[in-house]
Amino acid sequence: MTSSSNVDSAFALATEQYQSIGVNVGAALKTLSTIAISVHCWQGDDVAGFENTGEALGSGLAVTGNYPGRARTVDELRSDLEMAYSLIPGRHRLNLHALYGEFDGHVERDEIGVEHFQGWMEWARAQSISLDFNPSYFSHPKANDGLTLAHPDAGIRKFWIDHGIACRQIAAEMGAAQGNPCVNNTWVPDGYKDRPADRTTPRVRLAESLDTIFADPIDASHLLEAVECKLFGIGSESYVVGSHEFYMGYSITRNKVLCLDAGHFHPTEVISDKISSTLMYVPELLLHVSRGVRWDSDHVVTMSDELQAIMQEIVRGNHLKRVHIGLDFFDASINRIAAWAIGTRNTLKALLMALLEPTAELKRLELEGDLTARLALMEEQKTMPFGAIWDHYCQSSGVPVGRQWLDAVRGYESSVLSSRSDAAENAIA
Ligand SMILES: C[C@H](O)[C@H](O)[C@@H](O)C(=O)CO
Ligand SMILES: [Mn+2]
Repeated sequence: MTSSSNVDSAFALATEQYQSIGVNVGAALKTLSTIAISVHCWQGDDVAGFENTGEALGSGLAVTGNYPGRARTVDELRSDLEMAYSLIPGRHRLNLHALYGEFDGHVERDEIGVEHFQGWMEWARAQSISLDFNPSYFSHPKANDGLTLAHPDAGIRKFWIDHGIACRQIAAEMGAAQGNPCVNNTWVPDGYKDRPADRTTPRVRLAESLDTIFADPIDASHLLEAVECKLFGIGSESYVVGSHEFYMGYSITRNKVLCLDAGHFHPTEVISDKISSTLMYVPELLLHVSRGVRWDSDHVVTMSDELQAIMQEIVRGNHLKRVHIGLDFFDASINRIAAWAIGTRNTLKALLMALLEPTAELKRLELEGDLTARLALMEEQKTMPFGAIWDHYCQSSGVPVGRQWLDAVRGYESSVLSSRSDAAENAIA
């Protein structure tokens, strides 16, 4: 185990080394401490939510694995989230989906209101965290044919439009209550498994439905509205109504936040390269930091080249104020709290690495045409003592240093998760 004084000594040496290449470690850490990652609630319970309708997860979303200890109630999910936040340095946000409301009996999606989220709002206030929100256009009988806001049936479309309007109001009230905008992200699964005869009309219907949802102006200090595109899904392999081009155009013409999910493009296509170009035309971006393995598989975020590239782009472009960083992965094959800790800590580590770059020098070398030095310094950067700065950040933030967080997860697993009935059943089986 790393002692606290070892962390301090390593930090002092590392700070000197960064100073020698012109990097101000104090300034990097100060910036990092202001970044709130929007941690997604749905990793904790395999995207089940609390409607208790028995409806299976659908619309192309799939969670695999049966690791014991899934959160089954609001209280369990909050307890697990508190545990996860205690392992992550900094103050972060919670991203809630509409199906995670506290419903006393059956409440239809088009009838949900802020009253169903009061408990979350009180909990968030007590935890000093802010909330983001998402309408849920899946896991519902009216979404089972793969169409919602683009549905040819006006009645079904109206149902989902009313859900969108209800969620917008809820998100705006969350934003007003917390004193900063709630980011409300719209993703709809709409598409076709096989080649459509008409690619145009569903897109016209989707745009009209979205325009109806967004018709009433709402104070941007309470609500930021994002729209999320996708290339394909399970069951919508041939056609997704809300494609990248669709939402790119929609967000530019309607002044909306564009959401880029790292798993929603061709396997070799990266969102890191989309940040600078999209920000030329849309006001802000929401990122769903995720990791697709061969498809949009929503694996836990690891310290991949692409994760580092995403954070480098945000920092090098000076885009921190215009990019909202959210997470979107769900893995039920490992401890779910560990999944949150690994993915969120990695996202922050990648951000810190980017903040510790000698960005101005790299840009100057590029401008001068010294591409040899640019590559040489970028590569040297990879072996700078970044870990010592990260450990210091964890220690000074009062969260476990290095691998120690895993002991805390194991302790919580034996004292809390193992007594959940599905865990106990698994243990007997
Ligand atoms: C549950 C999320 O809203 C969902 O993952 C969505 O953001 C998405 O990425 C769908 O593929
Ligand atoms: Mn997503």
